[in-house]
Amino acid sequence: MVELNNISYSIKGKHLTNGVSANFEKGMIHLILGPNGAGKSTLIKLISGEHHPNAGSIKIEEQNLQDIPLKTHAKFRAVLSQNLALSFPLSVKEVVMMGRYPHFEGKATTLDDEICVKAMQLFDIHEMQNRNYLSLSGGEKQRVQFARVFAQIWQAVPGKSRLLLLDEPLTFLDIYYQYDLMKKIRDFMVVNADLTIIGVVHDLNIAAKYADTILLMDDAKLVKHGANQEVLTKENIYTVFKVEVENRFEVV
Ligand SMILES: Nc1ncnc2c1ncn2[C@@H]1O[C@H](COP(=O)(O)OP(=O)(O)OP(=O)(O)O)[C@@H](O)[C@H]1O
Repeated sequence: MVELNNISYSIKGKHLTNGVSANFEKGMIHLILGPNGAGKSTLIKLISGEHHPNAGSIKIEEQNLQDIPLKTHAKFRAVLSQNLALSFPLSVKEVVMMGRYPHFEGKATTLDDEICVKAMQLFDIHEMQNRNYLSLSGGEKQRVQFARVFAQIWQAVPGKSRLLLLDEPLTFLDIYYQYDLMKKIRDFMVVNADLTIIGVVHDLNIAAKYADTILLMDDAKLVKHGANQEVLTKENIYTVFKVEVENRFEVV
């Protein structure tokens, strides 16, 4: 689905991404782990097209990312970035509706409304749909942003597979919602098999439980990419995080 071929990205001579190659298969959750400053968010920004690699290529379903028109891309690719800030007072429903903008011209259709309602119900924010987004707590805002990106990729797009990019989506959530959200993502994928998810997380337990593959990054490079149990070994964790763990992380 997504193919990175030896991509590098640097600013003022500093490598933020250095020679990264990886394939992300469709229908799977791929989670990126690594210490602060390893280049995880940069990788997400390269895959989303926000940054352009200085070297190497990125292909989405065998098409060069740079050849995909932005408007087409937005119909099948949604991004939940770290920055959830909005400076004007929109209601929760209006924020979720932003996810539908690539799908309609001028006025939202009944279908767009229905999809927003379903997405708000999925993330337990339906009851607060008329609230001012700016008045919400950090965790509530994060659930609204989940509803927005899911509204964007709610339906299959003919001839395209859907892609969801999540950059530290769990930061503001309590432990209940962290697991709840990951379970909802998994359940959604069971009935939406064309979807691929690539996300950045910091919690090794969450990665062990929900990732199909894990990318371990350090110092702008990809250290390891593979099935979660292959990657989350004591040795790999020590190499990258300099932290001793007792055993490999088990899926429970
Ligand atoms: N615009 C920029 N100019 C210079 N350096 C940058 C710029 N953007 C990011 N960096 C640096 O690139 C490195 C990688 O940043 P990135 O945000 O990708 O890391 P990360 O792995 O997502 O880190 P974290 O876990 O802390 O969010 C960091 O050292 C960061 O300071």
